[in-house]
Amino acid sequence: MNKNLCKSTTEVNINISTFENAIAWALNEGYGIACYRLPESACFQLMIDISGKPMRCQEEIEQLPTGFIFSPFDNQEPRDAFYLTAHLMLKSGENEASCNAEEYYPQRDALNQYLQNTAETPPFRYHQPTENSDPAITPRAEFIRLVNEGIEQIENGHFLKFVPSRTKAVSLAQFQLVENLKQMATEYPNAFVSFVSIPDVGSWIGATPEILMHMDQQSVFHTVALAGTQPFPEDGDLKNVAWRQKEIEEQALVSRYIINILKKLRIREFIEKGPKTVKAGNLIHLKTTFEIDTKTISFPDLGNVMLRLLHPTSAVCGMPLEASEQFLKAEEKYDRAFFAGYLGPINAEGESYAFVNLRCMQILGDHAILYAGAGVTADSSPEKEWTETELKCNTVGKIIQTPRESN
Ligand SMILES: C=C(O[C@@H]1C=C(C(=O)O)C=C[C@H]1O)C(=O)O
Repeated sequence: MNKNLCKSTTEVNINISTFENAIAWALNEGYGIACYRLPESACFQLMIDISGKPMRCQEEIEQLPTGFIFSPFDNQEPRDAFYLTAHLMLKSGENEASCNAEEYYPQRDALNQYLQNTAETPPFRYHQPTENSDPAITPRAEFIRLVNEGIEQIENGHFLKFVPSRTKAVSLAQFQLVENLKQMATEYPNAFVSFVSIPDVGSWIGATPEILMHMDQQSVFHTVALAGTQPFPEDGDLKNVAWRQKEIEEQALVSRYIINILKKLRIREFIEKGPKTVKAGNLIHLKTTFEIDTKTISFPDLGNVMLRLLHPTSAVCGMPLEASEQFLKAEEKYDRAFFAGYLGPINAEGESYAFVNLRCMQILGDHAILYAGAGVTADSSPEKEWTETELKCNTVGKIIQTPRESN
């Protein structure tokens, strides 16, 4: 693919009707798919797994064929995550799909014929989970109770921080999958924008600001500590932003969590930068970046090891991990499913990524569920945390509920 086409300074490059037709074809055939746009890129990729089954990661990520990892929140091992192999691929700017082996020529040819001959996209048949996973919708009072109860636990010394979350139901009346993906990519240039649909597992769309694991083309490992939230300032100037002690501590706990893991692995050669204020759509966060050259320290499978040890970080669960996780499991009153799990392309163009599945939505029949959480420490105000989750829900909620001019 022409790399210049994908520079984020160019307009987001996606042929809407080609992607719509390819996605409709794959879903109607019963195939699993992932359609995504990496941060700072203007290009989308579509991966299609033609096995038609929800497959798990069979290998360590370093050994996997090109594909896409999709892990629920409740997961101990990268091997338990779902994995889509990229049997067929379609990229922005191209009107024909390619395949990863000769044996998939028939499916590739069928898709390309479909792309040539289909004028009007049929409705999408989004894959749905086999188990009833319509989660309970969190009332405001219930979330506030949860925050107050957790603060009490913090005061009693059970943990230092926890990250309660909630759900919100929204209508899909204005939803236009590919159009909305394009809008998210345009409005949130730093986000990882994705749509994943796996038979019997479900369909999720999101625009997350948080990298959990990135192994780049030079085998340098990257992760981040992202926490602390404020609305994006009205004057748009990030230099004047002030953070309260509460957010500074909340984010420092996430950095500490990462450093503790590096210590356990006896890794001393890492580059830490930040914290610095970063924009994530309608919000801003504090972010520290960590970089490790895995060649220098002779640790080629660090990506897999870190994925296992990092998830769930204290940006989405709490600190210390076990006590806060137990509390959330007992008190949160719904299944997070894939919210705050991780997802991303693996061994694609020499790189692997796993992003934390935040600012996301599950598509269920004619409605959808938004998910959002907020870090709570001893100094948190329950009402403010609720407002924060509303703002986080808006990242995707605003885009999928805005009528388009042509509607
Ligand atoms: C939990 C979420 O976001 C996380 C929590 C944050 C916070 O507590 O301030 C900020 C960024 C993310 O690490 C979410 O978006 O749902």
